[in-house]
Amino acid sequence: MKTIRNFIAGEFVSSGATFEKRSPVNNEVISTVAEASREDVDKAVASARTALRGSWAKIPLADRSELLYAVANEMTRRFDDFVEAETADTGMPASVARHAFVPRGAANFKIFADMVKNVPTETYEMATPDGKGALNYSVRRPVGVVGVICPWNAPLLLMTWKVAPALACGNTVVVKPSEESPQSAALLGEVMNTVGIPKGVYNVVNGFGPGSAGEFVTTHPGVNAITFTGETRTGAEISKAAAVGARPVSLEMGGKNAGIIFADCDFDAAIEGTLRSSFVNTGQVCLGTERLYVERPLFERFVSALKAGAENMKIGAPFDASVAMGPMISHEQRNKVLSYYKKAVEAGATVVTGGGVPTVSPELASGAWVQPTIWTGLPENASILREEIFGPCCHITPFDTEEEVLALANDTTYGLSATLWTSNLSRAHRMAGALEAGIIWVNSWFLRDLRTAFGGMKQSGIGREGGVHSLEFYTELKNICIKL
Ligand SMILES: NC(=O)C1=CN([C@@H]2O[C@H](COP(=O)(O)OP(=O)(O)OC[C@H]3O[C@@H](n4cnc5c(N)ncnc54)[C@H](O)[C@@H]3O)[C@@H](O)[C@H]2O)C=CC1
Ligand SMILES: O=C(O)/C=C/C=C(\O)C(=O)O
Repeated sequence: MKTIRNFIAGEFVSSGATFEKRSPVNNEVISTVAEASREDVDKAVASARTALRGSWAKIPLADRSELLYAVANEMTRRFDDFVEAETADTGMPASVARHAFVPRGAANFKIFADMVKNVPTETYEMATPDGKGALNYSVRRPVGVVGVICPWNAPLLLMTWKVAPALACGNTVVVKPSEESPQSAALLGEVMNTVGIPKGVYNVVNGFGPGSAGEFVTTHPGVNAITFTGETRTGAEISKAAAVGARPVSLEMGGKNAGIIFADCDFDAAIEGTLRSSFVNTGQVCLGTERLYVERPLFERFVSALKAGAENMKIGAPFDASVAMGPMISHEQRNKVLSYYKKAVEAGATVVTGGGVPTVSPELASGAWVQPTIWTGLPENASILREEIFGPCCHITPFDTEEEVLALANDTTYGLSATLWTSNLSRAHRMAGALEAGIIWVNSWFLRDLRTAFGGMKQSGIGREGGVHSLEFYTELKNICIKL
């Protein structure tokens, strides 16, 4: 069993209270985690403030960028440790951690280490009445101490997506990992010390939301900006906290994303992509497609191929290389998902496959397992089609026209992503332009260029991160006007 401590001013520390982290695979306690008190958060913020004005500020941009490359390289050297941490905490198949989420952790540091050196700012020469003129130019400055509040579904990827640009821009951070996934953030503390990131630049405080470390960080007056990924309801609470002191906030929140499959698509690619978009990481992906719309001539064939694909996915423990789907993160999440499985039946859904708990080997029986599930036949106002379930499930609705499916896809309070499968380029352009979502994929899913804007419309988010958009959030742009 591991002991996970807070990481403050370059030291692993704990001050009393602890909580248990249980394995999603078998419900055994896998670590005891130090819960940060308000005083611990005070210390973390103070250490971040000291580094912001001191050691970190003194390092020139090019050297800062080199240091972040060193972080990425050390993460790669400790690749297996990160895979172990991610799979132990979340139950995700090791293959998913290995091929997608852990490499993205290192990639996040490299992209922003490069980007921060290559972004120009603006200059304007202006006329003045005396004819001598003036010169305006702008510079970027760090926003300050950034509070980073993270979810559990892709802990390393989503944390480094914020920490890396924050540090690249010269900020310091106080990270609050999810209570469900504390390991990777602690491991990153070891990496920071190994490569010589100054003490206090990266701090980690563990705990929960309200009345615990999450609230202590987001309400702390010494935190200058807050970046959050998680549920829409939590984001709304964090917005309120950020309003005190008029602090900038970036919110990446839930989704109820549509996958739209036209009859002219590459069928095999659409099935393969949809199996991933609906079921990878046991459906615990904010970009996942829980609402599928299939053009009527293809409907029966698509439903039956997706069913076959879902039934073919091996469910089991993360380190078995043949496993395609692990457990849910916790029994709490499983119960939430199973309650939707029940609601679907009560609302009159046809259960195409799944709908319950799979049979697993006796040593896994206490884990948080659910079956991948496909429904058809529900009306668009059913809760299954309106609320984010965040599980391995999708509902498939047939459609007849482009206008009809566009209206259906946009009829949601969310707007994170949408996925289109079609070989008609004009239609792809038309639909992509009209869909109300921050990220549109055509004939692909989760294909990520880290220079692009990432974020959601409507209740899926406020602001964009990624590429220069992250630099906008993590810096203050200052104009300097010089009268010549
Ligand atoms: N748009 C995006 O990029 C992504 C969004 N998500 C969303 O995240 C959710 C799943 O993650 P969860 O961890 O369950 O989200 P959550 O909102 O329950 O928790 C996220 C983090 O916020 C903290 N927290 C909770 N209440 C708080 C409060 N009042 N003040 C400060 N901190 C608080 C939690 O301890 C945790 O660290 C899903 O809704 C999913 O769609 C997940 C990944 C990506
Ligand atoms: O690629 C990103 O920046 C975000 C990815 C989000 C997930 O991996 C997730 O929600 O699981």
